[in-house]
Amino acid sequence: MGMLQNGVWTNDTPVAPTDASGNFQRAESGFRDWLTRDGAPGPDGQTGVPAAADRYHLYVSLACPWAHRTLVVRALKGLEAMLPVTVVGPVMGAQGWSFAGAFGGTGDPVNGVDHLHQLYAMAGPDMTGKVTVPVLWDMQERRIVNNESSEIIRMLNTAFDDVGARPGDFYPAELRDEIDAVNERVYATVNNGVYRAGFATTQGAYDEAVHALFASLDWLEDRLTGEWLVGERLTEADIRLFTTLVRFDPVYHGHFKCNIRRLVDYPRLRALAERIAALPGVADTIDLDQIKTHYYRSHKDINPTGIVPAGPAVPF
Ligand SMILES: N[C@@H](CCC(=O)N[C@@H](CS)C(=O)NCC(=O)O)C(=O)O
Repeated sequence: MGMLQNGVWTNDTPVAPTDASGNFQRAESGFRDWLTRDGAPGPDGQTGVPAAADRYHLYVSLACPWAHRTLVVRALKGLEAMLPVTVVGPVMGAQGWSFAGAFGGTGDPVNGVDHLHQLYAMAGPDMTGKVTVPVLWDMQERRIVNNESSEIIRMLNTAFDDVGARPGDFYPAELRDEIDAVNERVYATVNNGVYRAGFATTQGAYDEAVHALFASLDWLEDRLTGEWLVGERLTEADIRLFTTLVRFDPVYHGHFKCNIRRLVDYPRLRALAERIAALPGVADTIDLDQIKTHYYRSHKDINPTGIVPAGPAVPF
């Protein structure tokens, strides 16, 4: 699969790079500026840009669990009108993510490019790196503000609060330590853990990932004695887990061989996923067709025929 090298698209890198032991290696996101209410720096001194209705645009894939986080927070904060979205087509081919073509690509009304890598090349003409969704795009300065979903959801949580966002704080100060701790384990073993199992190229790497994944799902099921993972209120810890849970039975269980148990075998986790899916606007962010089409048709190393399975029935 491809990446940009010195601003030029190349297509000779593997879909999922692994280390010498067959462990999947996820690359760091490259654009890390921060959207704030007034353009003040981000929480760790990142370059700030001011929130405004109609200035920013979100590029996503409906298939991607990382991009999906940003859509959920956008819906919960009521940002649909002030932060429009463009969706790439679900199949990642020789040109990576594309706007045009088969399977429902919608074109790119903002920059008129055909492929996401062209947007990255506009933003960083000499850039070397992966071309990923989500992308938070600044239409005024025609550049990428940030392409790291965990940071974009933090920005959307507060940045638009003075220009009409719906009230709601999914990263409250008093719960941050606990949210961070849950996020850390969930990211390593669940969100990224399913990829580590699915993209492993040795039995040992797969075994390690799949057992760590199910140990964490068991742990999450045990700690979910109330409605939410942290502090008896909906937080980003729930949202970050949700997008992996939605994809679990339709994709990760089969395609990524995460098949010790299914989501529906975890009553509390299943109920959590259904609870979040029932929140206003969230059901509209779930597109199971695009999810299944993306994974089963894009990863030819894992599924060479590209056949998309019919089932299973899922509760979303
Ligand atoms: N750390 C990034 C990861 C984003 C990511 O890996 N997105 C995938 C889609 S699910 C992607 O665009 N991959 C393209 C590629 O690897 O070439 C984030 O959370 O935003």
